[in-house]
Amino acid sequence: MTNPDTPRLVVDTTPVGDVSLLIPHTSESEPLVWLRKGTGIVGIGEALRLEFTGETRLTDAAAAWRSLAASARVSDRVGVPGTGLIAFGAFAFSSLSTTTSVLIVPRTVVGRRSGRHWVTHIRFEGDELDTGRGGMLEASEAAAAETTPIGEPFGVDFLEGQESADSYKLHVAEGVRRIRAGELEKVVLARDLVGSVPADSDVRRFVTDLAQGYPDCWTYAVDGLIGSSPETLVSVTDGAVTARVLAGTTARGDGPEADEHASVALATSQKDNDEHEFAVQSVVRSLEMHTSHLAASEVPFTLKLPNLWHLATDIEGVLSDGASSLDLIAALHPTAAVAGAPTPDAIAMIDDLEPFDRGRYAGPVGWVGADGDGEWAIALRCAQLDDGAITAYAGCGVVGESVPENELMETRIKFRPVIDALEG
Ligand SMILES: C=C(O[C@@H]1C=C(C(=O)O)C=C[C@H]1O)C(=O)O
Repeated sequence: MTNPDTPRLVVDTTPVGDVSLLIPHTSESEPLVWLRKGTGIVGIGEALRLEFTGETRLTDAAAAWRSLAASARVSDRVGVPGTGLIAFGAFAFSSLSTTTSVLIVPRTVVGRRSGRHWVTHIRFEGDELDTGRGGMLEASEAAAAETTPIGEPFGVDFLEGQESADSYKLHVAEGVRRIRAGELEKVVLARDLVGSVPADSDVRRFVTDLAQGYPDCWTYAVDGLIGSSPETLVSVTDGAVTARVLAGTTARGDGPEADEHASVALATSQKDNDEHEFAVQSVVRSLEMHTSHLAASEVPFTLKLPNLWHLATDIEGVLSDGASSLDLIAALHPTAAVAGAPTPDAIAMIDDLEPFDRGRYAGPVGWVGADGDGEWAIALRCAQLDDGAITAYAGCGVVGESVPENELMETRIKFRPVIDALEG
């Protein structure tokens, strides 16, 4: 049903010539980016921003989007995922967070996928779009041609944030104690690093370095939340639902033999397989009620990233109830990969032991289209930029056999994408 108060958006997607470099199209200070392996979308400007808070932030977003999309007038001459009306989104991890969750509808989207390139213009009904004498095609080609060169690299000196390394180890030890005492099975504990970004930095430089360093990850920038995540929370494309669960981590080995050894040790570690299984089960349970033919591989595989190995499981299913990707992230978040198990006990323990608000770290980040399809990652390996301040986050799954020093080391490896891009 369409709410009469919902503004009506008018959307036009036009095919354009090659736009192989996407990031130079977006804003230097407020980039909107969703990119993997050179495929993706960037946004320019803000036609509409919807904000949500509290317990119902995800379900409220799903309802608001359904209503907005139902009233939109969309002309889409390309018709691949990411064309037509879209919003970029980033959601707070906790219902208690003071950070707002957002859906941002850009004024212009430039995208490429499967050899198709396009520009989408989004405006309110009644607002004029300057299409020049050549009409929409000319306006779109002009938008596709409009780029600014990426600025120089900038450095950030990171310092310990609200959770120091020593305090992190104490909290991990406390988590282990409570798990061994039978209070819960797994908890994911994180720590933070803080710094400042020099004035007038071209934030796109950070995004570009992440995308180049981690081409197999989702590189994202939404409302100052910037990172490169290997973990697909959920993607929905024409009824096909996929997720990639990661939990269980080890550093890459020095040299091929040590690296192979690290991967085999991870694949056969009981501790890591236990930690992983909680995460897989939580995703399967959440997706079961929305899908048919849901299948997860029997045994996890090892996923190689430039900085580490993860235990990974891919899950696939067929959407059975018309849920949108926002409905699915509402059902999935938070998975045991970033909260723990059982979920309510893990969340209570995070609230108790972590001395900071996670903001949008470990929350869903991605995009949604008018039909509800979309791609969402878990916001990991990221930093939040806020008026020159920057906070980076990394965490680890803690189980009964976890060793605090090892978990601290693991957070250091997980900080690498952000630190390498911004230091030196
Ligand atoms: C919590 C993070 O990562 C999560 C925890 C993992 C683990 O404990 O092994 C692995 C991947 C992610 O699901 C993070 O990167 O901050």
